Amino acid sequence: MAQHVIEARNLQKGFDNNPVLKGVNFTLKAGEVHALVGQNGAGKSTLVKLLNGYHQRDGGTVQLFGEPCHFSSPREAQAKGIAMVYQDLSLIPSLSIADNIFLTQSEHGNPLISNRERERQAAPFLTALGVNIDPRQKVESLSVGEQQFVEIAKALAMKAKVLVLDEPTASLSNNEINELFKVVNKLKSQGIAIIYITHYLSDIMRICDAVTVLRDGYTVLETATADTSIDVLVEAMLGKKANTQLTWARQVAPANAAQVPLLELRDVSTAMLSHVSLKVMPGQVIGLAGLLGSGRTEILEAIYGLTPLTGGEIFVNGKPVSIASPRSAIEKGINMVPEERRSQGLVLDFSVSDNVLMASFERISNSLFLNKSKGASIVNDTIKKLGVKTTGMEQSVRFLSGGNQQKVVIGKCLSTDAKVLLLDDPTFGIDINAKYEIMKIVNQYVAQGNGVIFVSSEYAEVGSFCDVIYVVNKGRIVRQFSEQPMSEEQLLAAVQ
Ligand SMILES: Nc1ncnc2c1ncn2[C@@H]1O[C@H](COP(=O)(O)OP(=O)(O)OP(=O)(O)O)[C@@H](O)[C@H]1O
Repeated sequence: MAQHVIEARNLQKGFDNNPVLKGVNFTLKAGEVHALVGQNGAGKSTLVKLLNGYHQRDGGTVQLFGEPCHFSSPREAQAKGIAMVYQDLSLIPSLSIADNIFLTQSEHGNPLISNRERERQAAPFLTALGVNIDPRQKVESLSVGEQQFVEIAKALAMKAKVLVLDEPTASLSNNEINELFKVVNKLKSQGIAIIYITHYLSDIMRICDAVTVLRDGYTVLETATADTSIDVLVEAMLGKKANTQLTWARQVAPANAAQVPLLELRDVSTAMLSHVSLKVMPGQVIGLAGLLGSGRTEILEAIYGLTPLTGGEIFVNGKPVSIASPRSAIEKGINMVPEERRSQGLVLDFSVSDNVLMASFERISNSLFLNKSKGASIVNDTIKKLGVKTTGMEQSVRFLSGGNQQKVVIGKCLSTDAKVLLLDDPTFGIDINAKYEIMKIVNQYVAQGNGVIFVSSEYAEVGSFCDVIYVVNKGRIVRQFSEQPMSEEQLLAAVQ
């Protein structure tokens, strides 16, 4: 039998007496791309953090190339060839690619080498990935996708035999995703094994050889991708048959010209935007479609008072308004779920409860006193409706899994009295079940006469879910569609 790269048996790990992994098995073979899936909070990150020495296991065994192993730090694991490519990239933007590739190695006492020599030595690692970037370039001039390639090259320079890619396609354009998949195939052909964490099940069918599904602390399915299907994976993740639709056709809300728009932009310009006009009518979900960097997020930021207008006007309920800050936007009934949820949407050291209630303080405060039971019922409702996996409403959000943090940000916005919600990629990093719940809640929200502007990098979502879609390109609105639904292919063609 071929020797396995990693063979983990009956792994256990808990935090503060709260078991997360109760009996997890995981086998990784050489040259294999192995997907790790499970609902938000299932323990995917915890498992890889046990394998790379970031956390210490409470029980179970791990063998690396047939040898029992126990790493007490990521550095130790790295020395044995296990490298993580994190979602939050760990490169130093002001340094060159070559400097970044060898950064951790010089810390290990390698003889100092000249810049030119370092650039010469870096080049083959980039070439091995088949990417055409100059090692002299500064990392800050690279796209997110290119930065990820530098992270991978850095791991190769450290002689990685196992790479962990955590949500690698998040924030990548379609072209970059294709490039990434080519790189993954190259790595595979060089015998490198890859652990691939993602919520995009169709990516798994496309790029992974095997899948392990975690649920309730256990491995519930280990299979070759060729022997399974998306439906089977979803059922294993949820423990039940579920609605696995990837589109959300809704009842179209016909625009009623007699109604006053909840929000209107007329000829709005900023440093990044040029003459943007759009309307949000009561009951409507407005979609913004465009390639990465097209200006979709900038439109939301201009509305939310994060960037000053250099021209044009914003109207709320038909009246011109000036929105100079998020606070002023919230006062006018506009709230936003930002794309960068950890840094912009949450106070990490505050509890789930404080984070959810932060934006609705006035609604639940009764003169000088906070109405505690009203607050608790809003928080409980949010936890239940969105399925936030937490030990309780007092748990600090820092210790929630990435997807559950996102749910708290969404819960916080939905619990306010906002009439218009700006949702910037709200379903990114969210498991398929929670996605469905979020779409349902947004539906209910607009059915009450509210409005939503929705940005998503998944064209199938925008195409099927929105009443009106504006296509954004280079900071301008270039097209508008009101026929519903639009297919992913139609929308993709429109944004090019
Ligand atoms: N340092 C910690 N302290 C306390 N609890 C933690 C800690 N790290 C993780 N947890 C808990 O362990 C559980 C699993 O989290 P983990 O991040 O491994 O999930 P995940 O499957 O990666 O989720 P996601 O898909 O949302 O990224 C969560 O309930 C989380 O709150």
